[in-house]
Amino acid sequence: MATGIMIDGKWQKQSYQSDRSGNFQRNPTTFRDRITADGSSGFKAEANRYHLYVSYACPWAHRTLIVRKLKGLEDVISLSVVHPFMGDEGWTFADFSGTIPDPIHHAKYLREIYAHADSNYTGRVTVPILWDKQTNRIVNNESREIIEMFDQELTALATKKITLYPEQLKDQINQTIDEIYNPINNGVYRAGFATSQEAYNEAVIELFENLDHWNHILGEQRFLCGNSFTAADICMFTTLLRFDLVYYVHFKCNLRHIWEYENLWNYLKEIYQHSGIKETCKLDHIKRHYYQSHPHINPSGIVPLGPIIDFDTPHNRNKFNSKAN
Ligand SMILES: N[C@@H](CCC(=O)N[C@@H](CS)C(=O)NCC(=O)O)C(=O)O
Repeated sequence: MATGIMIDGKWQKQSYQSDRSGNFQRNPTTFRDRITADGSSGFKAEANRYHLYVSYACPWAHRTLIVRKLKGLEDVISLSVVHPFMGDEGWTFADFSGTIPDPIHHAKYLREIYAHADSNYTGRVTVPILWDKQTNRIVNNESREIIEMFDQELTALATKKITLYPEQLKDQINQTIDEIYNPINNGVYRAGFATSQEAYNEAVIELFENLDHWNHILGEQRFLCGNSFTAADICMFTTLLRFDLVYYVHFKCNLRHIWEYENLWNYLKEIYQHSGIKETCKLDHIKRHYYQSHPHINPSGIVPLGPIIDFDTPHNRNKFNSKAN
């Protein structure tokens, strides 16, 4: 099985973990500091101080790319993009269309960033990473926290006035992000990386029960938290975008396509077509990453040519009101 993990600052080849019943185990992230507008956390919101490392393939990193774009933070937070293939060396900065090398450490492998932050680092080498160029540390590597701080703490530097956490919806947004995490965002991985029939069945059944539920909700309102587009929609979007392209086949999430769900499909297209979002969606990186980086699931590494899918066809969501944030 490909990929690896850092143990005491040293790279060791190791596969993803499952428990004795075959359930996929996702490790908690370890860098959990926070940029604040006033700098009270030691990480003040300042232009040109922070650098974001992402993969276009990764749904978690994709959240941070979308918020950076929608807030107009591209000139404030600099960016590096890894190669879509993740093999025995983990993520790398090898050349591929759309990749952006590391201007800070000139790293060949993403794991070098973790080693620079902590020479004894033990844990997975994941994207996204938010790096502080001033203190030479990782601020945070948890997408949910990065998007929240981009939205809430970098407002003074943002060139676009949108907010993804409107004050009156904050609790509902956080609750929704919690609610979709295990069955949907992580649910596709629980299905794909299950190593027993029982674990797979449980994940897939729960996943589709939850998709059915949100499809129903989206028959009554435009977005997950009502008629405002929020961070919760971004968290749902990055999973839905990858669903028919990858999860349906590669992770065996095949009870139904998203395009067979009237409301989820139109909702997905609306967000894809939202100004600025399409540019963050690199379908070639997504397909290449998943189909080639998990040889235990797809030993030939063949990337399917299909599906033939067009996220640009008109959606029907204008039947609902929407509220600008
Ligand atoms: N909790 C993290 C998860 C990040 C994550 O798992 N990223 C994956 C890519 S989709 C990764 O880099 N995996 C590499 C590995 O686990 O070795 C977040 O939301 O930021």
